[in-house]
Amino acid sequence: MAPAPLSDQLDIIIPTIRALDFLEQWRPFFQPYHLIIVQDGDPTKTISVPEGFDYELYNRNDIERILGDKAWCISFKDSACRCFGYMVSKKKYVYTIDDDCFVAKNPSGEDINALEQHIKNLLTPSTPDFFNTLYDPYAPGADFVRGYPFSMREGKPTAVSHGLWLNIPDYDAPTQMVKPTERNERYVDAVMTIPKGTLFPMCGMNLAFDRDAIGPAMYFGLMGEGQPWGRYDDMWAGWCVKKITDHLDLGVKTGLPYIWHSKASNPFVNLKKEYKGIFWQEEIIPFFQKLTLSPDNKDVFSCYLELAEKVRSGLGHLDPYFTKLADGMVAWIECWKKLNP
Ligand SMILES: O=c1ccn([C@@H]2O[C@H](COP(=O)(O)OP(=O)(O)O[C@H]3O[C@@H](CO)[C@H](O)[C@H]3O)[C@@H](O)[C@H]2O)c(=O)[nH]1
Ligand SMILES: [Mn+2]
Repeated sequence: MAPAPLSDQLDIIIPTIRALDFLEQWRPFFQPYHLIIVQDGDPTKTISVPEGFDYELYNRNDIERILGDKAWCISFKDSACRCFGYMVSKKKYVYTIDDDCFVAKNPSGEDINALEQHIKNLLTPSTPDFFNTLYDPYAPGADFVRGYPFSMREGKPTAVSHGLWLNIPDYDAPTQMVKPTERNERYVDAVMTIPKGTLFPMCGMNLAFDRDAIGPAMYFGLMGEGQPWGRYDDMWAGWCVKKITDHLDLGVKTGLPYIWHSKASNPFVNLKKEYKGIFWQEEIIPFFQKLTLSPDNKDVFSCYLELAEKVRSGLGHLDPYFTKLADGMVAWIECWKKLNP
């Protein structure tokens, strides 16, 4: 059997406080890949990994041991802990998925190999500078439409592939509360590049990225225990990532592949985690929109450190938390460099 694409260049990273039985359904697609499991919560709990998978498992004790006095920059009791896996991976690509996400079926009833679609998304260019109205021009059966400048058809390298979810949509708590039974049944057969200059709400549930190109910007922030907000881990990373991919002339795609999101988390618990973010983001988004990165910064590390200082000076007035978050961003880069000399 031919090896799965990129099986030696991609790690699958799973944050978990539950069980990993969901891997059984993914076995045909995931077995050739190395898994990095980030066990959150009580490190004395044993998480069993189904037979036949090649994996590393890290719990909180491991994070403390490996990062020492900087371990505080990795969240505890929040799915944001997954970013520790990005740091310890040694591969060029990363795919991260939640443990309540299963294999979805396309309209023809076939199982969707989400990983394969993400890899296609990452290995084909993006079109951030000029929108192609027929969606992904590199997809089979599609192309650039009339009027698309030929000088721009080479596109730009893709740094992020943002997949979507059937069944339980990734709604915030207020939306979930007013629409508790809403399910996403719409399969939209499209992959689009998010235009340059536009931010987006990045969900960490079904996400792949070029770790060399943008990994150091994929810090999921300070969330969970002891922190004033949660469920903004992936959002924070997405805002930082999009500013940097725009600056470095890289692309971000969203759309296919779909996974089947099986479990709706508790909207009341979620509201307690999210509520500060719901009003903070009305100030944070304009902050990111207005922000420009220095042309002197031409790599992800220098861009991210510039962002950290701009967060410190531009958001510190909102809440002292943002000063701590800026420190966390710096500590994250120091840890990344230490683990990836
Ligand atoms: O304290 C925790 C809670 C959860 N996890 C693991 O993280 C993922 C997501 O958890 P869950 O499916 O319960 O939460 P959702 O609301 O569906 O997740 C979405 O909201 C974002 C929260 O930031 C998340 O990125 C989205 O996927 C599961 O694998 C849990 O096991 C954890 O590690 N620690
Ligand atoms: Mn979930």
